[in-house]
Amino acid sequence: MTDKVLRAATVGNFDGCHLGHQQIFQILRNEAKAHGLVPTVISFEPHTRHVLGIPGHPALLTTTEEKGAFVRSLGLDFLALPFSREVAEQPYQTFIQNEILDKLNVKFLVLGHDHRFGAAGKGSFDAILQTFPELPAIQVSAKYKDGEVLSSSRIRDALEKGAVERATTFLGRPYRFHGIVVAGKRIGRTIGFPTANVQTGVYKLIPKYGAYAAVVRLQDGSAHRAVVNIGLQPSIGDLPLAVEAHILDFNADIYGQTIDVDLLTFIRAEQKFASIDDLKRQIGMDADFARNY
Ligand SMILES: Cc1cc2nc3c(=O)[nH]c(=O)nc-3n(C[C@H](O)[C@H](O)[C@H](O)COP(=O)(O)O)c2cc1C
Ligand SMILES: Nc1ncnc2c1ncn2[C@@H]1O[C@H](COP(=O)(O)OP(=O)(O)O)[C@@H](O)[C@H]1O
Repeated sequence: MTDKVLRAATVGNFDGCHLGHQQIFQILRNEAKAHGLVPTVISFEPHTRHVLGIPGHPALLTTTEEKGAFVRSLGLDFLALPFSREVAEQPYQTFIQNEILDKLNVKFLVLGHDHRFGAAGKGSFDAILQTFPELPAIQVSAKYKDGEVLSSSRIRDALEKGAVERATTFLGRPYRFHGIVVAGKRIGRTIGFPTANVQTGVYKLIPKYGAYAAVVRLQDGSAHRAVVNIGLQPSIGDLPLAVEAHILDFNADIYGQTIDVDLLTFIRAEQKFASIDDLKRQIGMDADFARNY
C-alpha cells in the first residue's frame, strides 16, 4: 500500500526515546516544517535485536505502544514496520528504495550517529549519500551526558541499580510503565494497602526490586501520588513478578483501566518480612515517604 503523504523521516529502534533520540526528533520536526513534510519516526516491531538474536540485554525501556504514544505526544507521526529476518537480509539499497522512498514517500532523511540500514549493516550514512544523491539526508551527532554518549544501555544499567533519578535525567522524563490493571491475589486490601497490579510488556525492563515513590496517571487523566512495589513479594510466597501501585488517598475500583506509573525515586530494596504485621508497618513507612517526597 502506498500512502500519499510526503514525509521527512528518521529510522531506528529508539528504545527509551531518551534525550539523544529526542534531539533527533527535534531536528526532524524542524526540517519537516521547513520543507512542508510530515515528520515521521519509523521504527520496527519487534525490536531488531530480538529478531536477529543479537546477544546482549534482551529487555527494553519502551514497548512499541509506549514509543508510539510518546512520539505522537511530541506531534510526530509514528510507524512501526514489521521486522523479520527477510527484512534484515535485504540490501540497504532495496530496503530504502522500496520501503522508505516508494511506499512511505520519504523526501528527507534525518539519521542518528550510529544508524545503519540493511544486510550486514552496510547502509552507513555515507553509503546512503552516495547511493541516493537526490535524497536530502542529514546525520545528527551523538548526545553526551557526563562525558559519555547517552545510550539506552546506560539507562538500563541505571534502572537495574535503582538509580531512577539518573534514568530520568537521561530520558528527560521518568521511567514509565503503561499497562492495564489486572487482578492480583486480592491480599492488598486485607492489609490496608490495595495495589493496582500493572501488566507489563514481555520484554519491558524491570528495575531493581523494591519500593518506589511514583506518580500514577489514571485513564481520566488525573494524576496521583503513589507508592509502588516491584518484585516477587517473598513475604507472601514465591510469586510471579508484579509491578503494583498503592495510590495514596484513593479508593476506587480501577481494574481494566490502562494507567501510567512513573517512577520518581527508589525507597528501599524488597525484603522478606517475618510477619504480615511487619510488612504492613514497612509499607506504611514507604507510603509516608512517598507522600512527603
Ligand atoms: C510499597 C510496597 C512495598 C512492598 N514491599 C514488600 C516487601 O518488601 N516484601 C514483600 O514480600 N512484599 C512487599 N510488598 C508487596 C505486598 O506483599 C503485596 O502488595 C501484597 O502481597 C498484596 O498483593 P496483591 O495486590 O496481589 O493482593 C510491598 C507492597 C507495597 C505496596
Ligand atoms: N488506593 C488504591 N490503590 C490502588 N488500587 C486501589 C486503591 N483503592 C482501590 N483499589 C482497587 O483495588 C484493587 C487492588 O486491590 P488488592 O486487594 O490489592 O487486589 P489485587 O490483588 O487484585 O491487586 C486495584 O486494582 C483497584 O481496582
